Amino acid sequence: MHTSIATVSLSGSLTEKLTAAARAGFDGVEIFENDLLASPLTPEEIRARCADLGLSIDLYQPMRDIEAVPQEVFSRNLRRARHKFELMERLGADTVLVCSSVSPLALDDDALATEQLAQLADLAQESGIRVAYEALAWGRHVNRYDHAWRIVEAAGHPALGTCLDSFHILSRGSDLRGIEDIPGEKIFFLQLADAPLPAMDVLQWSRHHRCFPGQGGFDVAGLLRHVLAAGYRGPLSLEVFNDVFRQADAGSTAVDAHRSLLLLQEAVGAVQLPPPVVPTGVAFAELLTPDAEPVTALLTALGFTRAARHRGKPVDLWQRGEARILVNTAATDRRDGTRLAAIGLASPDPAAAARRAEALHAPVLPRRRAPEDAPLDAVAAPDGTELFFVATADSGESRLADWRGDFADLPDAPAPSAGTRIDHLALTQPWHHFDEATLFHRSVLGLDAQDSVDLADPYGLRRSRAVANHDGSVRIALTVGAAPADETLHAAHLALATDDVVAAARAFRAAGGRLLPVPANYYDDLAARFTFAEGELETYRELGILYDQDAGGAFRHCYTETIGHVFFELVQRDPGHQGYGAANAPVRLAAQHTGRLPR
Ligand SMILES: O=C(O)c1ccc(O)c(O)c1
Ligand SMILES: [Mg+2]
Repeated sequence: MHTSIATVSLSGSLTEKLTAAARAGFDGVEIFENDLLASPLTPEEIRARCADLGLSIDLYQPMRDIEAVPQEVFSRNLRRARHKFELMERLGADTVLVCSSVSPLALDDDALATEQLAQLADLAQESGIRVAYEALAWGRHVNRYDHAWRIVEAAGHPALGTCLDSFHILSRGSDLRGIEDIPGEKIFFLQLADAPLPAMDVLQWSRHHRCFPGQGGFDVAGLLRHVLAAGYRGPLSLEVFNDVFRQADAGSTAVDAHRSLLLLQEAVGAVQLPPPVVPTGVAFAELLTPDAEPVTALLTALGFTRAARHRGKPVDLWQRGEARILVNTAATDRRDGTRLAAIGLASPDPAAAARRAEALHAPVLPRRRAPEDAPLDAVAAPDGTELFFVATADSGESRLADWRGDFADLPDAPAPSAGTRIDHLALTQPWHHFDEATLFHRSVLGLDAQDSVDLADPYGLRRSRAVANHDGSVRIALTVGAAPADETLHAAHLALATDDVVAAARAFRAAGGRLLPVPANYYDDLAARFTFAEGELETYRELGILYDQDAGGAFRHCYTETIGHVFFELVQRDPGHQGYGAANAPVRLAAQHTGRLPR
């Protein structure tokens, strides 16, 4: 289908917006009036620019407060409209959006609205222009799509149709079945946006919190099915007012936007993408470091042993049970510090997983990083983390050129001590990538998302959302926060599963590891909230173990010190517990700050 995006959805100058939209693969744009007013380009130049970029101008928007007003006001409105229609002829745009009036002068009089919109349509028709009338959710008298349609229908004018906007319709909780009563050719335009569900004043909600379909809580695909069933064959256009996207890089927002439209079309059966291949485990996590010593000391204290060495690169494989960590010492700039650079996801069909990722605009990384390496399918996540899709035992013979073959076992390696695997990975996203990151992990990797939670950090609020596969063998917590200079805020962490966190914490300490100290006040509060066995709480207090529980059981966890941008967590998760210790995050974050700041 023809895809389009409103310039209001992207940041930057009009030129930047158009370029980003075209590069991301959109076919057309809606030009938002303010973007044109603020542009140094003439309408003719904008038209030429769009043509050069292969973009059609699908809509000029918005015209406001036109209809159901006293006659003298309407005369002035028609004068204004005449100017706009001339402008649209210069632009080469043939559809104009008229929002339902919010003016205090507007009268609650459908007959008057009908008559004035018909007059406007007469004038538009002289310039070959069509008028698409849209009910704003906060319109003074017309604020539901079926009401706007009744007015359009009554006018019976060939140049007057309606514009449906998923935000206005879904935010009002309208009955969607009525959409199919509108003849498809009278739906002149369709604007798509999603939004998070906790409702607020609808105007603030619309102007600041819209997001791309799939990123919020609306059933935009359900709405689209009704619109298509009505016979609509026009563009699918994203109109997203969002404070974050207005500041973010237009190029990546446009790619994210286009991905969301691909997914929406997939959901309604309008395009076929390679299906998701859900990962079945975390094969490895790769740390990139300019200084291996503190990293290997930490891994050793955590019970890992160096099991193998890469045949051609400075990369060691450290292993404990099922947890495998690659330590790559190729980083040269010490100021960059240690960071989590890559994740190996066990995949039943790595090539198919990479094909889906590529179809959804994930940058595909070279299959061989060096001539002697086994070919691996890999893509970059929005935050730059490299995701490797690696074969598992069930991937079939042809795929057994496994990453593990690039590593030579160390002859004197002690047998890896049993008993751990990666419980979850926690990745910190750049502030403007949060919605994009969750949609990416859900749609590209086929993971399910939990609700997002807010975490209070002493220096700002963070938002976190976990994605996981069905059996919880892949769990990734995505977090974003305000970003003061403290690098703890950008740290990723690796949580290791244990069935006895007390024993694991003691062993770590006995091996010289340092656990994050937790304030006494926290344990006084735990005592008030939960009942513990004799001595249990004292043990937690001594070791810095945090505790949470939900209907599925308990979650006990503690943290190591941070090295560069990475730290570890030891986790004892009851089988039914689905959380990640969010309730304890404020205490943990404060303790991490305390550890770095002068007291
Ligand atoms: O918030 C607004 O003013 C506004 C303008 C144009 C639209 O299409 C819309 O949905 C909202
Ligand atoms: Mg709209």
